[in-house]
Amino acid sequence: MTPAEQKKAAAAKAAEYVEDGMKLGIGTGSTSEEFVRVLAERVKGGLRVIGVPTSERTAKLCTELGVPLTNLDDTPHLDLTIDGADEFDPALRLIKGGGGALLREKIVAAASDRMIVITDATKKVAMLGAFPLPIEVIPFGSLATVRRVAEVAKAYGCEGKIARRADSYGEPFFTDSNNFIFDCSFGRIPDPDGLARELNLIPGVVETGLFIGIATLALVGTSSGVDIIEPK
Ligand SMILES: O=C(CO)[C@H](O)[C@H](O)COP(=O)(O)O
Repeated sequence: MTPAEQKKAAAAKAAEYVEDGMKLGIGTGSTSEEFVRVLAERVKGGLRVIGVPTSERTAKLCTELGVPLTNLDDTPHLDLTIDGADEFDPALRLIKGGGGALLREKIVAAASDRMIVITDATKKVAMLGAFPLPIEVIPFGSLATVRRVAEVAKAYGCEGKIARRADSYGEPFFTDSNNFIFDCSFGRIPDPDGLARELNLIPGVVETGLFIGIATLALVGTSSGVDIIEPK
């Protein structure tokens, strides 16, 4: 299977974990979009679920396809979140935010009893960091914030280019919460737990794309099927 087919297979498998009456967190990205398509088919067939989308983009797709939506103010406790990832390691620590939705994704996953990650096989790594770590930062004083990010990262063995994300016109990318994203090309992150903890203490850092202790299962499309991976 190609990576695109692997994403589809993982998304289809994830739909098997959805039960009637569930309150769902619904992720962002191409794999999550595949999940929304499968979910919408099941909703057409009579499945009753309600979803909290993790981005405006996901909300739009759900609405177009007829997946009923709510929000965390009305529905603060969710049964299950299904979302993609940019990388995961054997402990199911994740890098997320390649699609720019890491803040809402983390809030929604944290409000859920379980989070199932759906990916293709290319996302599996022994050590996080080959994918640039996205960090969501308040625009005010962002360069000062990022200077501090670089100092903290260095103390955790992480060095590399830190670049503000741009949109397709070369203009600054703004998240759904009107913040910047800085992508940190560290190459390797030897201590994701420590790095995440310390980065979150920096004033101006809203969230990082490190998801630690949040994912409970990964469904990973491979060349021959879907692997079901529990955290080690
Ligand atoms: O974190 C994310 C968006 O913020 C996505 O889950 C991540 O980028 C994976 O995307 P895709 O499913 O397109 O590979």
